[in-house]
Amino acid sequence: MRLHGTMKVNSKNHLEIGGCDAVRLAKKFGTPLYVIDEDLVRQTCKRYYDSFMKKNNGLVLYASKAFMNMAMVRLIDEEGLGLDVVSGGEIYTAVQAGFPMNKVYFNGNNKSPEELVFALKSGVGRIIVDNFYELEILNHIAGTLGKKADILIRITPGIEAHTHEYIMTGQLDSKFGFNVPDGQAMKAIDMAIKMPNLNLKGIHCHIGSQIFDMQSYKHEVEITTSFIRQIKDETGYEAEELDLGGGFGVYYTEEDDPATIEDYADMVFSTLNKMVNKLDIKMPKVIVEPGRSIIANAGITLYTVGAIKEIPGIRKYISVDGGMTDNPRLALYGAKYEAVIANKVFEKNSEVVSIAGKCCESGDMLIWDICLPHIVPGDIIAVLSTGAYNYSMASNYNRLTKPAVVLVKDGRADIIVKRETYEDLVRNDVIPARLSKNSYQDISEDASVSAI
Ligand SMILES: Cc1ncc(COP(=O)(O)O)c(C=O)c1O
Ligand SMILES: N[C@@H](CCCC[NH3+])C(=O)O
Repeated sequence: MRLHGTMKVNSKNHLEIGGCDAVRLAKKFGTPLYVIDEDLVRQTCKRYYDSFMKKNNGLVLYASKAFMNMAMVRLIDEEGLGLDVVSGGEIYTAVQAGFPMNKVYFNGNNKSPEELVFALKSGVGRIIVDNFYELEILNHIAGTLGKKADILIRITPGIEAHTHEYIMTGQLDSKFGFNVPDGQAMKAIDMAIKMPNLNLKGIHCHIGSQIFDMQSYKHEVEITTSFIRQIKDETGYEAEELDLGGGFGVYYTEEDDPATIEDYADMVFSTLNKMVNKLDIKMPKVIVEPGRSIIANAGITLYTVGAIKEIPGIRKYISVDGGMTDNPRLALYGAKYEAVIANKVFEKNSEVVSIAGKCCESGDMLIWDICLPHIVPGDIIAVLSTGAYNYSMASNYNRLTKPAVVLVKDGRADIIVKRETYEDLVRNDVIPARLSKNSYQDISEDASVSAI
């Protein structure tokens, strides 16, 4: 088990994060509760900034899909990174948080015309064009708005990165991007160059998520630079920017052995230098889009233990007050997590238990078979490394309310997203007049009138 960032165990044997006692956080803000360690987010951003931007003149875009809200956007801005967004909602959040929109890159395989208009009007830096339909409508929309859109073309190189098949994106059979081997990518480049309202800045590629093997990135740089050379040969156009996407893997459990951010940068830039010389092309500006690796380890989720069910000789289920609604990753990918009992971290481990959520769903599990100290109702369980793709993928299944998010630093805890209330759950519900409580009576009255 690994405690990340500012996490430690205090003299009461309680988990502490950002100088705050996790048990007190649970009491004060209620559970389930997402807690984010500000120092660790900032440190990680700084490591990305130093190794990709300061040292190598690149650009780091935080992939906001991993965890986004206005406070997070402010942090990313303060740390000097840009943003990768994938929807009108993410663009809106960036605008509302006052983010410099020229450092926002817009990805996605099915951007709507409305989203493209919104993106252009809000001044996003680049639109990463994913398919022929988008190429056509974007050219048209930009023309109508009297703008020239700066774009990258997303290519699919045909790399099978070793990760869960649902989060693999570089293979040919993917919904994303223009395939290189069958000539679609070259055709898209050729069209983009000729379109009057588009300004082609370079190419984009993303091979998947939770990637540990740095050879995958080496391979990605080799393939994309070779393609840049091929574009130069066939069209005379030379790409200025090379966006390598995100995907850098993180530690969740002892099964994960990530490289360092610095190793990642070294692999990218050493391969790039070699390829640029070998292929005789201009050094492109490198862009990367890390999401998970910036936020995953900085987040934990606190839960209160409720019902406990022991099936002798089979399993002991510990049910908590959240589950797949705040963390769907086990249900989706079989993801594995570590956890501690926040109110007795270093008590002796004494039993193997499985931590279950409270949804009406057998697959609603957070952790299968983890060895922990003896647990009783009321204990606070902290699931670790839940910063990425938990809050951002949360749902209201079973009409559970989404937890609050607090940002902790130096003993201070600030709410950055309020806990949803029952009122929030019905806020957008509409009861049509014919279903209103009085409507049955109204109709029967009408009926009696017509019967007379
Ligand atoms: C285009 C693109 N960029 C960046 C990311 C961020 O990936 P990760 O959170 O694994 O760094 C993703 C997600 O896989 C993505 O699809
Ligand atoms: N949401 C996924 C990763 C997909 C990343 C977005 N392209 C996860 O939790 O691992």
